[in-house]
Amino acid sequence: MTTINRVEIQDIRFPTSRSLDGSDAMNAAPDYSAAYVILHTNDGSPEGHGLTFTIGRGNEIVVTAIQSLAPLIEGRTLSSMTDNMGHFWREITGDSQLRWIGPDKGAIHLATAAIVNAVWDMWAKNEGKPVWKLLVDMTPEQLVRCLDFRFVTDALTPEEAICLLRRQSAGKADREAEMRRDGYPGYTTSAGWLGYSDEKVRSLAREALAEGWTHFKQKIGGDTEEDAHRAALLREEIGWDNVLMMDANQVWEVDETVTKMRRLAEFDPLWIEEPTSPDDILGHAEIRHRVAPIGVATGEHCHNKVMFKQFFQADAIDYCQLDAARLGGLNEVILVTLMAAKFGVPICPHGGGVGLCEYTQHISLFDYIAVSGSLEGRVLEYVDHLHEHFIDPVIIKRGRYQVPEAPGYSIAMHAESQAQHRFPEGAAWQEET
Ligand SMILES: C[C@H](O)[C@@H](O)[C@@H](O)[C@H](O)C(=O)O
Ligand SMILES: [Mg+2]
Repeated sequence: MTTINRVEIQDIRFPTSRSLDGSDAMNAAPDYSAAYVILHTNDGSPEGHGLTFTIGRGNEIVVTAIQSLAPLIEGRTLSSMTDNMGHFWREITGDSQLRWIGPDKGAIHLATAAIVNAVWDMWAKNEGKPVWKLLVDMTPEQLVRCLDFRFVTDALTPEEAICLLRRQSAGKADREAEMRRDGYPGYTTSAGWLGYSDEKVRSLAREALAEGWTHFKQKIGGDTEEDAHRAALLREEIGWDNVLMMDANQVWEVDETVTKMRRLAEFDPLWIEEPTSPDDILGHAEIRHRVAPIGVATGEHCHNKVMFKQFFQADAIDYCQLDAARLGGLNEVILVTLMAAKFGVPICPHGGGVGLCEYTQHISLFDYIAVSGSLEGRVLEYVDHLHEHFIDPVIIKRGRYQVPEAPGYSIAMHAESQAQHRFPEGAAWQEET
């Protein structure tokens, strides 16, 4: 029986702050980082890999949190977790002492995501399928068994989830074939980081346009006239038929958002992302009401299913940007995806980090094929950084994600990349001193 006999944990960091890749109004100089987990097995069957994303300092705290969770899975058989994944998720988030330092938020929940996603990776590899395919091949009952509905049954019951999934059963094969043929539509954030010069933004936008991208996101939230200048420049490059999104990364007050978005409305943004505190559900609802028809998007800092439930119940968002590793791994992501479908909110998962695009392609494919059956309002974020470190990196053609076919969750990094970026001893960090 396949058993996890060792949990290996690494602190991996990439010095992206040197080029200001990933920079925004709140996070001025991130070093894209991963608390990285490898679940080793006793019998030569595939390892499970998982990571959670941070932006540098503090990654060591998440590593320590994973160390604290590791005894909950060390020595366990794979089937003891996958036979009832919903129960397993309750166990890993429900340790009676560890729970106090969450629950379901902060470093302990980020750590949960790394472990839970590693279990999914291992399960999918053992089944010989990519994670999205493992999910779409499940019956509605099997899928619902992977979920823990605690605290959300006022918004979605297991029975309703089964009905939602059954509704899409008939068209699954066609949508799967369509995705294999056409890929899943994406948008790029790579031209719009706040720390880039005008020239760099222009040339990256031009390149992205030539590659076939039609949706572009820019960072805003500094000086508003600067934001307007950058937006004008991007509109000059991409024209008015392509789509522009704006991301303020939490820097504004509620009223301030309204004033600033009225100023920036002339650039016709599809959405304003993270305008204010990620925890301010009613604030987002207020903003949404006052900045329409500009949409409101958030989710990369929304840490659990209860918060998403309330965002949906309060009609506070137009786009759900769930994060594959901010939520407690795939089980919670699936539950949020189902709630989003019930409330009619499209999911546009968050990709701005290391490995996040590798994860989210599986989620959006699953959403389209098995849950929502719709591409309306849905675009999957892409950032053009660090993919070369992954064994099965995302493949993009003409602005569309190509369907991943390799077994697993696409998140395993090359051993060489791990070694070079291990913090602080890896070669990538030696130039610092
Ligand atoms: C610090 C990060 O790069 C963020 O700026 C990034 O995740 C961003 O919010 C995004 O939407 O991709
Ligand atoms: Mg963002």
